[in-house]
Amino acid sequence: MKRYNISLIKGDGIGPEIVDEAVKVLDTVAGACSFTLDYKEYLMGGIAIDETGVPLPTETVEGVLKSDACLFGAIGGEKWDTLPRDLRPETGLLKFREEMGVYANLRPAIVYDELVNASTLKPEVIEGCDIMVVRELIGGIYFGQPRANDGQKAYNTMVYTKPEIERIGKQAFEFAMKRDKRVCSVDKANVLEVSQLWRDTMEEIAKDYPAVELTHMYVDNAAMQLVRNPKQFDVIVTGNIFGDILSDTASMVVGSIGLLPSASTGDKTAIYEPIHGSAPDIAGQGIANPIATIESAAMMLRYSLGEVEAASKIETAIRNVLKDGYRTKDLAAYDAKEVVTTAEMGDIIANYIK
Ligand SMILES: NC(=O)C1=CN([C@@H]2O[C@H](COP(=O)(O)OP(=O)(O)OC[C@H]3O[C@@H](n4cnc5c(N)ncnc54)[C@H](O)[C@@H]3O)[C@@H](O)[C@H]2O)C=CC1
Ligand SMILES: CC(C)CC(=O)C(=O)O
Ligand SMILES: [Mg+2]
Repeated sequence: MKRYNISLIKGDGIGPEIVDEAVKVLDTVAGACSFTLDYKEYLMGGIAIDETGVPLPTETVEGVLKSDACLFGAIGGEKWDTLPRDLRPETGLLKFREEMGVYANLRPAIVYDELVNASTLKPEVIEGCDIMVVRELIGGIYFGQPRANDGQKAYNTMVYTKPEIERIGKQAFEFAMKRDKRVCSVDKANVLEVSQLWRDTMEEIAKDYPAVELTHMYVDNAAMQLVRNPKQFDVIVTGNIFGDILSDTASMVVGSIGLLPSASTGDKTAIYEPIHGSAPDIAGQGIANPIATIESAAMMLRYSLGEVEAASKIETAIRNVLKDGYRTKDLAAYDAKEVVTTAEMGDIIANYIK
């Protein structure tokens, strides 16, 4: 029987609640598809600060690098917000992504037929919507030097080198080749030099993909177009900060941020994580939607472990659970037959797999 080593980082806030449900579903599907998952837990974020004094312990990076894939919950919370920047949970996460070399963050935003009434947008505007946001994850303004805040003056720097743009651009075009063959590159080239280089580089890459249509859009317009007519997009490729913002925007096309998964990939171990944060406002109440994390686990099975049948089983179970009207609180207003807790949602999805 095949065995895989999975590193788990539960993190803070709702992190442990949603990762526990994903593990429940993973174990069920592993049983159904005859493979075994061996888990090892690692600390990161606020809990790591509390227990070890740093947001990213060395053992976490070393352990994850040795594993076949990493499932990640979320980090952060008010308790750690006043710490110096280097000690904050978010700094640990950025350092983790950098150490793992996960330059491509793939954030699918797919509207489920079963949830077509869940969006604040009209059903006809979103029906069949299927967008892949390809977000650059280890460059741009979140990482650029110099950066500082002396209490009187603060600055950050947005930097992209051509090779960084080329590697994320190629990923986007490769995805587009397997989809509707349309790439929309989002930037702010009317203002930023870094976006001018981004745009020129995307044009150069496009020459190697004549079957793919490349368009460009300024990020302010892209945010507006996402909620006006999301179906115009197939693959969106963009930098770190723009992708962060646009993917949260896209979640409202789908219905809830609790539904959107992601894969953070590079040349080493990939990280699978919901796009949302630690949601401290709802932590510990059993109302978080675990579907984004369970979908992330399905992406892990598909992309890192090659367990495609198991991934499909999870995806089908989620659709059927939603079709049958089970909803966590975030989606309670949309065709709910029964409003369930985080743990009940995990149980129900697992039962639909059995
Ligand atoms: N990857 C990560 O670990 C991330 C961490 N963060 C951190 O998370 C903390 C909270 O940040 P926020 O800006 O509030 O963003 P957030 O994504 O945690 O929450 C935004 C809103 O969405 C809701 N929400 C999020 N996930 C949900 C789920 N699964 N089910 C139902 N509702 C859900 C929350 O209740 C909240 O009202 C901060 O410390 C932030 O730095 C933020 C984004 C990503
Ligand atoms: C918390 C940040 C470091 C990242 C973020 O918001 C994200 O990756 O979605
Ligand atoms: Mg974000």
